[in-house]
Amino acid sequence: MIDLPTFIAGLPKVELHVHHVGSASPRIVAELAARHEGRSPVPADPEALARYFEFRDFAHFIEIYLSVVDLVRDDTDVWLLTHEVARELARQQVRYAELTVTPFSHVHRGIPAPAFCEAIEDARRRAEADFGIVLRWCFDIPGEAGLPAAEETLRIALDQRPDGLISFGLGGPEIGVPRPQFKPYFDQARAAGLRSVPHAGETTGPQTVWDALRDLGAERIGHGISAAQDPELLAHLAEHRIPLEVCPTSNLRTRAVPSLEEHPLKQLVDAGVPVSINSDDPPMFGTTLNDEYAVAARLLGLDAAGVAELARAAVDAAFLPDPDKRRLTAEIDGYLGSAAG
Ligand SMILES: O=c1[nH]cnc2c1ncn2[C@@H]1O[C@H](CO)[C@@H](O)[C@H]1O
Repeated sequence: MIDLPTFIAGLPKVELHVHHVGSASPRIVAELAARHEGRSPVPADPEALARYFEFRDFAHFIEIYLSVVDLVRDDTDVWLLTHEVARELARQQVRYAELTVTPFSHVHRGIPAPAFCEAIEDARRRAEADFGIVLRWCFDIPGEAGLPAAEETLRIALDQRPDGLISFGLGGPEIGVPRPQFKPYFDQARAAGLRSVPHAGETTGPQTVWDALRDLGAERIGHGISAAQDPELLAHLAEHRIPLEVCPTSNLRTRAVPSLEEHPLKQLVDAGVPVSINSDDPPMFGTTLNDEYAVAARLLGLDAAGVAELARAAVDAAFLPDPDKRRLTAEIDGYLGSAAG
């Protein structure tokens, strides 16, 4: 039997919670920063960049995140970033990823919506041909920009309707950004066939998760870790099979949890809540999806078979047609069988 990190590295996986700009590799950040030298606080040097990505708290994280968003100036930047993100995911044996993209931020900074959507779509198709990875989009509202951003995100989603778009989300801060105000936008997105995947319960308590379920029709929850504080909510999530997209190192690095040992992942799993393991903004948090699987294995005390079960749970939680889910699950089972044999 191979060791666990090697097993994880070769395990076919799906990634359901990873942000587009937040996945920019140090090389891409450096390339963009160098192109816009002197006009950005983002350092091009990898060591300085690692220090730049040390976050005091969640608000500081969002501030830094937006400074990296500022580096994305045109559709060529968008294409490069997207293609590179897909390359890195495919390298980790990710077969399918739902990438959270924030069109409002880019359109607001001067990239026209059609050009933005063409760039991500072209990169998606090229990545599928080049690396064999399937990408889908979640368009999220950046919560800090409020209802005008909700309106614009919905308009872009419905007017452009890129082929890869499958879901509608809500990111950014939760404090001062109550979920219920976004109900009309989620209603319209859902009526148009998009799935509902808001962030909730990352930096605020369980009530935000209830709001996301009741008002936004959430079918999965981004993070949702504060559900661990509410037994009734845990029972509800378990009973209705509503998955939480858990990103342990992200929670540590934004200081949503004080230490990995205090992360509620095990409580969530023990309560029967479906969870997927995800990387969120991997280079910003100094992690990878493979590392997150290793962290989860440690927190849950899993062997290879247990880790394969996590990978299957993510497939289950994906917005994929059943035949695709069966195929991916069979691939995971086959890999486990051959690795164990
Ligand atoms: O962990 C996270 N929680 C919430 N939003 C995030 C996270 N990582 C990246 N974003 C991104 O922050 C931007 C500002 O709202 C959005 O683009 C959102 O996608």
